[in-house]
Order: sequence, then structure tokens, then C-alpha cells
Amino acid sequence: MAIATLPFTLLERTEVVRPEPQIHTRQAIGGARVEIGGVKKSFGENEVLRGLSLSIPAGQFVAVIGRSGCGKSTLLRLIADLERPSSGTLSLAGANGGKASTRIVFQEHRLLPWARVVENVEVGLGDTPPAERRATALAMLAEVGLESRANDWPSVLSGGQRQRVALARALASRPQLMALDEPLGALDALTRIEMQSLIERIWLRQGFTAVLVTHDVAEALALADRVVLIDEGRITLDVSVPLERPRRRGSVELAKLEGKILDQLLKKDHDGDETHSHP
Ligand SMILES: Nc1ncnc2c1ncn2[C@@H]1O[C@H](COP(=O)(O)OP(=O)(O)OP(=O)(O)O)[C@@H](O)[C@H]1O
Repeated sequence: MAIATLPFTLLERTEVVRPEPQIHTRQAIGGARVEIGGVKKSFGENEVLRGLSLSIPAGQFVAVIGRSGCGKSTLLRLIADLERPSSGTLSLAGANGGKASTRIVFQEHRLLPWARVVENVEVGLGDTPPAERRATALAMLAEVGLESRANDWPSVLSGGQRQRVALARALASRPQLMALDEPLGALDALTRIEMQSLIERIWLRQGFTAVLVTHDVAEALALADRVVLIDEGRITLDVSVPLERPRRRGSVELAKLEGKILDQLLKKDHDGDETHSHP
């Protein structure tokens, strides 16, 4: 399948498209609810997020897109509690009303090379009693289809298999929010599609809230309930993806939705050009 990417260079200014109601139904159990209000984040003089607001219901799968350097990973790190906002509010509420547990998966697998696969997954189990750790880690490896590789070293696995181990490690503690920072970015197209299906199946089964940063619009549309675009430090496009799962790659519906997103971007660029050429 051809992987489409946005013509980000055409981006200047867009109108916000509010999400429509979801038509596929799914019981979200144990997902975190995310409320972000007017968040700003600066690194020195560089103001990356400029009053960004986003409300994510429990169990929703949100894809975050935008051109390189627009602040996608910064937003994800704020959500995963790895950074503090410079101002604004950010809360993550768990199903029981307490603070939600979060895990993050990066583009690089970040596995420990000196630990076997199963031991790498056990790293994600923190305070779990030792007796339970091995069984839980093996169950997580089974979830990602790698139980038979439990005693291998990470170095003998393929790139896709390593990312599956990283996913199992993140899933091991049953987080209520999963932050995915281009987790499939380094994989070949076929492995990528297989991993997308795996992530979708696990998300449907476990019910966590998922926030996926990706450069790939087709990937965003294959997986997400909702796609948001960041531009100039704010969300400038917010589109729901009301299609049944699993989604049929190359379907007319997906192509239409991809066209809708691209149309918004092209319209914006066109308007911007006109304004510029007729001051
Ligand atoms: N810890 C940091 N210290 C200083 N500047 C940072 C830090 N983290 C991010 N930045 C800056 O913030 C901006 C946004 O970075 P970020 O990684 O969030 O972008 P991104 O949209 O995820 O980019 P890409 O798609 O290329 O991964 C960049 O200008 C980057 O240099």
C-alpha cells in the first residue's frame, strides 16, 4: 500500500473541523480521560505550544499529525508526564477518578541489550511481586505474538519484533493511557501494516486511551477515532474518523476522509495564496 503523507509545506492556516459523533461503538473500560486547557510550552525563547486545548474521552484513539518540529512529541511527553507545561492545565483522570497510569512507546525500541526478551518485558512491571512478573511478562509476549522468543536476546530480533517487545513492555502494567511516539516510523511498509493491526487489536481488547504521533496520514486514518493536526502551536484541524473496524485499507471511505483532510489543507493554502497575491 502506498503510504500517503500530508503536503505539510502547503500548510499555513486552517479552520477547525469539530469531531462528529462516533458511529462505531466500543466499551471503553479503564481508559484515561485527558483534559488539556490552554497549554503553553516553551524551551527558552522557543514557544512550541501556544495555548493548545484538547479534550480526549476515556478509551478514544487519537492520532496527532503535523509538520516536523511543530510540537507533536512535546505534546505527547506532556501527556505522558515526562514534561511540565510552562502554563495552562493538563489532567489525566483514571477510570476510578484517580490519576491515570501512562506508558510511552518511542520510535527506537529502547530495549536493554544485556537482558533477555522476557526480562525486558518484566522491566515494565515495576512493583509486581517477582512470582507474578514472569507469568505476566509471558502473557504480554503472547499478546504480541512473541512468546516463543522469550529467552532470546534483543539483538537477534528483527526491527518489528523489537518494537513488539517494546509494546509488550509498555502494556505489561495495563496502563490507562498509551502514548505512541512514531512507534512504527522505522519499520518497512508491510511490517508497519501488521503492527498497526496488532496495536488496534490490543487497544480494542484492553480499552486504554491511545495517543499516536505519526507523520503518516494513512496510518492515522487506519487506527484513530480522531485525527488532530498541530500547526503553529495549536490544534488547527480536528476530524473524527467514523468508520467501522477493522478498516479496509484502500477503501473508498478512507480515501474520501484522506481527501477531506487534504482538501482542508489545500483550501487553507489556496486562501493564503490569494490573500498574499491580492493584498
Ligand atoms: N528538551 C528540549 N529542549 C529544547 N528544545 C526542545 C526540547 N524538546 C523539543 N524541543 C524543540 O521543540 C520543538 C518541537 O519539537 P518536537 O520534538 O515536539 O516536534 P515534533 O513535531 O515531534 O517533530 P518531529 O516530527 O520532527 O519529530 C522543536 O523546535 C525542538 O527543537
